[in-house]
Amino acid sequence: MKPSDRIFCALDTVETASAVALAKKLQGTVGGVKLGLEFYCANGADGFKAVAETGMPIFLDLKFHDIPNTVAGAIRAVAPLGPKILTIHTQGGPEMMRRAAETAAEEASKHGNDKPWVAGVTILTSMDGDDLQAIGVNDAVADQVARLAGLAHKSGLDGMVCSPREITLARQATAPDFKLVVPGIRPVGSAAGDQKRVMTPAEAVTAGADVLVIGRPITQADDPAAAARAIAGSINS
Ligand SMILES: O=C(O)c1cc(=O)[nH]c(=O)n1[C@@H]1O[C@H](COP(=O)(O)O)[C@@H](O)[C@H]1O
Repeated sequence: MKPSDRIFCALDTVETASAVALAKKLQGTVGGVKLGLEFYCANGADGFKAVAETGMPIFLDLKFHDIPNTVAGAIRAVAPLGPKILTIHTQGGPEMMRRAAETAAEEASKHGNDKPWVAGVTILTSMDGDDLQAIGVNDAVADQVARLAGLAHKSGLDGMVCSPREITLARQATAPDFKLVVPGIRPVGSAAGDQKRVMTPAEAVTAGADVLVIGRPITQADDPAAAARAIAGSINS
């Protein structure tokens, strides 16, 4: 796999036109784009379709977290769009994850699409040990991520979302072909912003990340395509 194919650029905007323009600019420099809550709440399925028309593979990051029946319904609703990756929260528990995985597989075959990877979000990269304590989780971040990783794998998910700091333990808790989707990526010298558990692109790939989710270091650059190319180059070297 080429280093650039591992990069999914997070298009965190409410404007369809700027998402489409950026997706076009990034053609050939990244493996795909990510549309998340901000974009989907503003533009819905029509916004997704407009970006999909650029030909870019799309990671639809809506982080579903609800009872199993509701999550299955949400997956049925977005499946016809044909996303490459979908996210749910692992903290919804094993039954919710099982239903999500089964529903994604059933719906993909019904619509003639490739089955999306259903990836479980573990502990958000914006959280640290103090944040976990604040919500009543006394385990260390690493222990909690390892627990949720094992559960996600046993529940039939295709992969998980974790910070680069937990790639090694996530791999140990799952399997060699379990997809590790990794945000919290910061090229040398770029601002961490609200991300607390970060690594550089090269460090994350060396540790075993399958997909790097990178937003602001690309989207806020004067030349986003050049920034994406530089990131891919840093992975290569
Ligand atoms: O699921 C995600 O993609 C995600 C999970 C997580 O724990 N942390 C995280 O930052 N993300 C997403 O990854 C992207 C990171 O963007 P930047 O911080 O701008 O690189 C954002 O779109 C987040 O929604």
